[in-house]
Amino acid sequence: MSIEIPFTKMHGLGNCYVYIDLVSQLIDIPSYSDLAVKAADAHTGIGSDGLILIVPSNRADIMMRIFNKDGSEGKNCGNGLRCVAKYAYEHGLVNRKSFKIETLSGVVDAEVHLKDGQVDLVTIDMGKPVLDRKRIPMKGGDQEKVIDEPISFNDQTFNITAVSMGNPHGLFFVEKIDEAPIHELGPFLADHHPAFPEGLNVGFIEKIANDAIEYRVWERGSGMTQACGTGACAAVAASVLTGRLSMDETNTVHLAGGDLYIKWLSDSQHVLMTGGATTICKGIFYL
Ligand SMILES: N[C@H](CCC[C@H](N)C(=O)O)C(=O)O
Repeated sequence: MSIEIPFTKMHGLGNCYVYIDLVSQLIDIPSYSDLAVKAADAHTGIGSDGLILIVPSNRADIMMRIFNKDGSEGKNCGNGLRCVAKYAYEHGLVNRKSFKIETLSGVVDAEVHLKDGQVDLVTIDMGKPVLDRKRIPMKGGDQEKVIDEPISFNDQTFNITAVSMGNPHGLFFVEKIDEAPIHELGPFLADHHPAFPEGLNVGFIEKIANDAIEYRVWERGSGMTQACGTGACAAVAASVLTGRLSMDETNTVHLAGGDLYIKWLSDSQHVLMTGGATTICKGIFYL
């Protein structure tokens, strides 16, 4: 007997997930990890970068749990948070335009911006970037922070800057984003590299203006995606740390799927992310 699971498919700049509302409905799902793998399959499932659950929270208005395409659970998801905020407001899970969402890496503040009564853009206060090597986590090396640190791959040396937004990101600066070695370094570092015991989201950055970068990503657990919200925040932090962008500026991050607007505040050290969230479809998944 299959289990009927109502779902909503949503995307943030093309980074799409299957969303299941477990606040409004109780569904006994044997394994969230298995469901993520099944639902993400483009041929036998719905097709997505993974699964996001909206669940009750006793620390915030609601909680977001995110599972990658391979079934691994992530600790944060920027594009997911914007879509969860849109869903929660439009489905009456919250009754205010500003509210709090719990994630496995902490509680964030969300604010929805309306256009014609619908949620158009969403701003998330993503909190403080973590730069301490041990909390990325990254093994090896003796400097507290990982900034432009050489890492070897196939007799070549690349300089990595590591930032956690509650989930681990390794950033590489390139001259031309279209020539970034994403299909080489991505799989090499993302899921099983000994220096990164919790894996790594691998991002590439090309500076295009004093307030704008191009950014592409190979995600831990999902591979190439159209966009990565936590990655875009990490990319701005890495760009500020290496003198390419400035704090307190609204920086535009151009991703394959669209643009995010990201500001790293010097007073609170928090990173604010603003961008779109889109509902694609609703349906019933038979597990
Ligand atoms: N693959 C990530 C989770 C999804 C992050 C991304 N889709 C975003 O929008 O931040 C991880 O395992 O840390």
